[in-house]
Amino acid sequence: MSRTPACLRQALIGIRFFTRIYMLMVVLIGFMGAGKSTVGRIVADLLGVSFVDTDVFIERHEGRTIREMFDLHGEAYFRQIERAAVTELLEDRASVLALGGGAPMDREIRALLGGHTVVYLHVPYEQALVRVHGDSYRPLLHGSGVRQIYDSRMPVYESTATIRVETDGRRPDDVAREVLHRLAPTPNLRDGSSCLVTAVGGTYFAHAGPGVTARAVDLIPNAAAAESVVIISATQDEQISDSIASQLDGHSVIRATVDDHERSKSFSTVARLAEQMATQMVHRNDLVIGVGGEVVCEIAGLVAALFNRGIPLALVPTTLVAQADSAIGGKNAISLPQGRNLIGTIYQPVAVVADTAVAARKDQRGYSAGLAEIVKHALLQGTDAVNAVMSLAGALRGRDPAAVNQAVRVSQEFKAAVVSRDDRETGDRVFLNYGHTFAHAIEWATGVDGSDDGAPIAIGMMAAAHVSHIQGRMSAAEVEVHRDLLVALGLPTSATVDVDRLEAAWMRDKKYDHGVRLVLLDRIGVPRRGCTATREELATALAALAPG
Ligand SMILES: Nc1ncnc2c1ncn2[C@@H]1O[C@H](COP(=O)(O)OP(=O)(O)O)[C@@H](O)[C@H]1O
Ligand SMILES: O=C(O)C1=C[C@@H](OP(=O)(O)O)[C@@H](O)[C@H](O)C1
Ligand SMILES: [Mg+2]
Repeated sequence: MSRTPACLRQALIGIRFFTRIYMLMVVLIGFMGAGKSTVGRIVADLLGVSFVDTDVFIERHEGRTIREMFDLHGEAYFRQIERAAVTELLEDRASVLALGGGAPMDREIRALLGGHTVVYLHVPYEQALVRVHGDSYRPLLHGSGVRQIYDSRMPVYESTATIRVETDGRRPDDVAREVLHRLAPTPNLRDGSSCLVTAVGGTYFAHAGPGVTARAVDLIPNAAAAESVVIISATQDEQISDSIASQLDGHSVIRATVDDHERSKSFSTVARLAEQMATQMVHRNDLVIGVGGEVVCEIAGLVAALFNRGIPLALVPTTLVAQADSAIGGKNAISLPQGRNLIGTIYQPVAVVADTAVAARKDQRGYSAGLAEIVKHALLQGTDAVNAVMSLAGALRGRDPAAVNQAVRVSQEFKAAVVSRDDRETGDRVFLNYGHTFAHAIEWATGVDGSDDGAPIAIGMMAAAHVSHIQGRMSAAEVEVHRDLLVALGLPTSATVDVDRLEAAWMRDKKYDHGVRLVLLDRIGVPRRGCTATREELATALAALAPG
């Protein structure tokens, strides 16, 4: 293929993606109290674009409140001003625009909305009244006939909107996320799938499927806009990087390799990569693509987060653990002699492209660690998810590509949902530490490197299961469910761990806070965070964990 058509094709794909996801104008309509102003702000935050509320714009412009305008000059006067304001704002192409509830009733405004994405937030009448009850700023609420106004507007909202979202009984952030889901065009991947991650730090797709490497660059929205593309590749995955580099016709491609091993997580690796990028004059609009397992994806993430105070990052995870888990959610870190992962950020990528056929290869690393995380996600989700993994267990042990693809997709969906709710780990994301607090201590005590080997997490989850049972949270049968699933996947379920060693390791943990806090299960699918355990409970659990 000649240079120009390839560039053009990329540019077109990039522009289409940009206009449809990032640069499009999203207009919110609906009755008073539907949440246009509240949800609109969240949608804009999630997309990282600007937000304008026409009512606020009008009040600032006029130097008085809407209530005053109604009182002094009447509704007709306000509508005239509103029409002019909406016209101006639609021309400005502010990214997310919340209209006042009455604006779509104006024929001229409706005509201007044609061609835009118009989201109708539906709220039942009674619910709207509850939400805006007693509000003195909404003059129409204080006259009679609010119900008639509501009834007459419903069909207009319906026919003007391109998307309708129900808000009854839902939190504004949940409504905002649905809006994003409905806006995003999901690419058509043969045998693959894409899930949307809507973290506060960025909205992006995680794509998974066999052979998606061949389309990697098409699936990275920022690729077209980048002049230089830095590919930071695991030494072991250079073939994949070659394939990606070959798709970057017309870009200046800078290649660097990193060993996909814990010891690479150092300041010196970051410095080497950053200096190479600085020498090659990489700019803010360029792109870093990380290709590799967990370690390389984290290093690429940290370098992208720090270089020029942050440049776009795409991840092409190549191992099962990175695909099913770590590449989604933006965590990155390097380690210090004093402890692992002590220096890092949460920096979301613009895309994750997981070629599941690569992770399934017989010689590919990070496989058992990936199985352990897949088990963890299932245990956190519930019995149906556990049964689904169980039914794939034989095929997964044999690295059957279809089973790997299926498991990665399900795991990504779950991880994406958790991260979308809580990307800063102040809430539900903490649950993803299930088994990990034990695992880190076990790794420290035994010297096993869990980034490649699922054993520490598997044993860690068994330890957490025993503690959960000892504390009366979980039944003995549920501990056996843990064991059966891990055994079916060829993962270990017992180990000899000394309680003193365990506690010594925890003292060094960055999450240590006057005693260790554990994630335990009240039931499979019902995690609990911030749990404590007495030394006696731990000793009993470790005795149950011992072999034989
Ligand atoms: N989904 C929701 N559930 C409950 N209360 C909501 C919801 N969305 C918005 N609210 C609340 O309702 C009130 C009106 O919201 P607002 O965003 O101003 O609506 P609008 O701009 O559509 O009139 C606010 O107090 C807001 O916090
Ligand atoms: O429904 C309406 O006619 C109005 C709704 C208000 O905005 P919200 O829908 O944001 O409350 C505001 O524009 C004005 O009070 C008139
Ligand atoms: Mg409003």
